[in-house]
Amino acid sequence: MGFNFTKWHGAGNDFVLVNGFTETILDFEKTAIAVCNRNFGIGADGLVIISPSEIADFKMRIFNSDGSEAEMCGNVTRCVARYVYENKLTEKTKIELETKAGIIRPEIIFENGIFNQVKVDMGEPILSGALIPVIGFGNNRIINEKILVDTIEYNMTCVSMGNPHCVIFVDDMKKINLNSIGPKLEVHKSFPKKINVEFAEIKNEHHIRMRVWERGAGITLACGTGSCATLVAAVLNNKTERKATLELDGGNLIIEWADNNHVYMSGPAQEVFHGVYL
Ligand SMILES: N[C@@H](CCC[C@H](N)C(=O)O)C(=O)O
Repeated sequence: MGFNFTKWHGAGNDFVLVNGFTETILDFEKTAIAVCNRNFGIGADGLVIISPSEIADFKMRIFNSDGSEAEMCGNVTRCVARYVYENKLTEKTKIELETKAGIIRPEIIFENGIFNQVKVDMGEPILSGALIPVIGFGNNRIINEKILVDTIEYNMTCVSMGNPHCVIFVDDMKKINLNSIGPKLEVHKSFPKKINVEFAEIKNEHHIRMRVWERGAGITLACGTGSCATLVAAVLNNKTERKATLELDGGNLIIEWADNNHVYMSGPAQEVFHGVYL
């Protein structure tokens, strides 16, 4: 059975959004694999279904391009906020979204009455090894700890933003073969739920260059939760201030780890086209 969709991206991280108030999808996993395919489908990093919630304004579920369901997706929260507002599903500009990682709060920011960006309260980072989860660290934080892949040793800092991230700081991003190391780290035995992998190069205390290998999606042009995890990791390693620009392959995000322990992410959200998936 077909359904209406809209295609969105946030800094090049692209999604098929489906309005679950009006459209029906029976098998999310299979549908995600089919629609995300860039040759035989619509082409996207993930499929997102927006539906009613009993505890927030809307509920959103996110499926990676391999069909796996993620707890959270930062770039999608910005797209969903703009989508529900512009399609008049709400009049609110401060929206509560129910996700598998809890309630996330995006706010649409206008400049002279015109959409400018979305700022999202991404909640508090989770730093306990057992909760991220990473095997072998109990409830301790995982800051600059060694991990071995093939015969190469990396130093990782792990953070959950509702979904798990492993951040590795490098001196020169150009020397990192993400296609080769990303998939090995994603399924490393230390990570029982697999992991999203970020390589980060510090440009200065307010600027981080980051590239990502996403769990269930591979290389994407941007990752919102990954950017938040990277900023938190940079602060924990005394590498940056608590607010910085994250320079990604698809654009920039501004991330702040505020004094209230919440992480805030600001960035773009853009509709590209809409149509009917047959
Ligand atoms: N691109 C996203 C994260 C999507 C989910 C991730 N691949 C996972 O499985 O955790 C973002 O912007 O945060």
